[in-house]
Amino acid sequence: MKTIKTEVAVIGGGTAGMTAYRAASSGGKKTVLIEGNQFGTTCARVGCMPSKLLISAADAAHAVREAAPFGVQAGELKIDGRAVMARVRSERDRFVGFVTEAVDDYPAEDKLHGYARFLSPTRLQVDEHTIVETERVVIATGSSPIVPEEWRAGSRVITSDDVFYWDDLPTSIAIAGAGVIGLELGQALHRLGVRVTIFGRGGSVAQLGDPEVLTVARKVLKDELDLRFDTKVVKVEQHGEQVTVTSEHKNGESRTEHFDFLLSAIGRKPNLDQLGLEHTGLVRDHHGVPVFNKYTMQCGDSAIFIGGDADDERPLLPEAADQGRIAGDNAARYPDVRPGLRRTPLGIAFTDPQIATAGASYKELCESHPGRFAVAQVSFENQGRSRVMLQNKGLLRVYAEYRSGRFLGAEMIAPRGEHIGHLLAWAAQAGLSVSAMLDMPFYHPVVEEGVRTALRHLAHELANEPKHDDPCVDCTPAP
Ligand SMILES: Cc1cc2nc3c(=O)[nH]c(=O)nc-3n(C[C@H](O)[C@H](O)[C@H](O)COP(=O)(O)OP(=O)(O)OC[C@H]3O[C@@H](n4cnc5c(N)ncnc54)[C@H](O)[C@@H]3O)c2cc1C
Ligand SMILES: NC(=O)c1ccc[n+]([C@@H]2O[C@H](COP(=O)([O-])OP(=O)(O)OC[C@H]3O[C@@H](n4cnc5c(N)ncnc54)[C@H](O)[C@@H]3O)[C@@H](O)[C@H]2O)c1
Repeated sequence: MKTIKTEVAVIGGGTAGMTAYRAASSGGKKTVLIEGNQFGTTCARVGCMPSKLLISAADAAHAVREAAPFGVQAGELKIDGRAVMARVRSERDRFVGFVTEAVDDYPAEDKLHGYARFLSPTRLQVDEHTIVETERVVIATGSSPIVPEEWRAGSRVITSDDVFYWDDLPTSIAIAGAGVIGLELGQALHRLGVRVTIFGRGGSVAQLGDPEVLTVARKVLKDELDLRFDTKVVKVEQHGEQVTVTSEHKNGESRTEHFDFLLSAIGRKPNLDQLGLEHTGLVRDHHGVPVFNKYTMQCGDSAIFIGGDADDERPLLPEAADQGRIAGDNAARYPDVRPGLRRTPLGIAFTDPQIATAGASYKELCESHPGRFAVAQVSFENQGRSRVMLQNKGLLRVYAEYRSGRFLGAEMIAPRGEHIGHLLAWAAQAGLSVSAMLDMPFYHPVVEEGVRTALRHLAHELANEPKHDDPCVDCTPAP
């Protein structure tokens, strides 16, 4: 076994690990980046990019199918599954290539291949070949899809990782989980002609928490998809080239159906199990994640930092990049750690209509501002531009604080939700009041006019604050 010495060791060479490596190196510290698998990142290889490539193919098919009401006859729709997957894989490989080129530029002595685990807070073992003695560590090990043990019935039970290595589209697929992955992939595959059934254990839809938006989202998605809420997958068996899925609705009704695949999309868990965290002395939460400061990414007051999906705070690409940068920067500065820039939360599910959340969520506000925030909404059913495009489905709900009039957040299922989400997240981060937002320009005819309608209603609601006897601890202090 070889022993090497370094000042900072970064475990995991994905997005968070790469930004941590660059920040720690720029901070003047000798840094080693340890990767157990391939470089290229989850986002580029089996995450954000290939999923959006598949969705873009589905959008093209959908546009052809939906052309007739505009007076456009597109002829018989043919989907060449092999061509769809060939483009997904080749464009994906291009994105992965950009990442690996960046890693190729890192000095060879800064990279170590193998799985790292802690022997002590400052000693790591990498596979069976190297001991790394280090002053500081960044944990950036990412996350993995969850597949319950009882579903592991053979090669026909898959995760999102497998989808992006297909050569052709299957005929049918069952998807467990109506989260972001289940809905993005489920709708895309449905639009590409695959028979898709999505099982939602309860009634949740992607990252939504606002009950009104949830109701509309459930209806809009159910109108298009075979999406079964309150239905659990209770038995999974592989028979030859097919998987047999038995599901049970909460009313007790049970069904057994056959599919080419069952995709487990019931969430992801941080890759921490095999890391030897028990040798670090770190305090961990009930999910086993080290307790960390979300502004410094420091675990307790130790020289160990964490970032990206590994910390399970906001498992999204822009957050992994930010958290990795802060973790690497502070690993270099340790013990003089400083808070880094954490941005206003923004989440976008690339369904159609898109599902977006910006700023504080409805559930968070019910906790932090009970009775202290006003709510208003707009439906996109009769919104001018949305109707012009025949995309007039969805609901936007906006939240603002009584007294200060500060805009707090929004949840939506909406046409062009990715853009509305950005606009509203920027307003929340800038601390704009609703009246300041209404002073901004709105063009015509645009979906943002729907946002203006919601904000006008919100301004009206703000003027009708209910009476309170007790002070609001988390509200903006009066000027
Ligand atoms: C299907 C899908 C679609 C997605 N779409 C989006 C999207 O549209 N927008 C968005 O913002 N986010 C999206 N995400 C989420 C996003 O991809 C992740 O949040 C992000 O990639 C996490 O980056 P990371 O650096 O934490 O992890 P990763 O990129 O997974 O890096 C972790 C690395 O650590 C390595 N590793 C693990 N354990 C060890 C060890 N012990 N020793 C050494 N190396 C180790 C792994 O091999 C891996 O390379 C999507 C995710 C999925 C799965
Ligand atoms: N557009 C994006 O930004 C994007 C896209 C894909 C993935 N991601 C990231 O990847 C993460 C993981 O995605 P995901 O969709 O796997 O997880 P998720 O947490 O978004 O959704 C999982 C869903 O599965 C349900 N579930 C849990 N156990 C179940 C069971 N036994 N049977 C049926 N349903 C069950 C949960 O209630 C939840 O609704 C997301 O949280 C997100 O951070 C982001």
